[in-house]
Amino acid sequence: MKVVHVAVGVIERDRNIFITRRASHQHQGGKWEFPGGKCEGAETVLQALSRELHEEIGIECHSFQPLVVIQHDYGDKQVKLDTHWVRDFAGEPTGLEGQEGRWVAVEELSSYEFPEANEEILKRVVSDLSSL
Ligand SMILES: Nc1nc2c([nH]c(=O)n2[C@@H]2O[C@H](COP(=O)(O)OP(=O)(O)OP(=O)(O)O)[C@@H](O)[C@H]2O)c(=O)[nH]1
Ligand SMILES: [Mg+2]
Repeated sequence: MKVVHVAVGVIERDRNIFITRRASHQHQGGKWEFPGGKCEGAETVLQALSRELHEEIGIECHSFQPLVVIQHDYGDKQVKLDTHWVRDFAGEPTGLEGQEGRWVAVEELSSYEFPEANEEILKRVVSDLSSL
């Protein structure tokens, strides 16, 4: 099966993370996620991430820091989540495609349901932020 390369942004401000909810008709629908999407054509991961965050939540990113790369097999779909911290951006994140979005304190993230592949990302987010 082809691996879908996905650019994912963990948007952080003062130990709060901006998350959005996947529409019910989408893969892993109804679950919360970090904004992002598939890399298209010859795009680099960071080009895809800038584009997706602009399209989905209306922010302009100035820089990124690598967080973690996760490869996961959902059975019906294989994904590679290339995850970056997004801390340096302009604009206020808002769900522009009708999706619900909210800022969540890092301590509260575990009470939200995310896709299975996110488990490892969530661990890294919590541990990186607790060492700050
Ligand atoms: N953006 C995002 N995608 C994730 C996360 N976790 C995770 O497993 N994925 C998976 O990564 C894939 C790509 O997401 P996407 O937002 O580009 O794609 P999509 O399924 O909405 O497709 P579409 O753009 O064709 O409607 C989906 O299969 C999604 O389930 C996450 O935290 N953020
Ligand atoms: Mg998306």
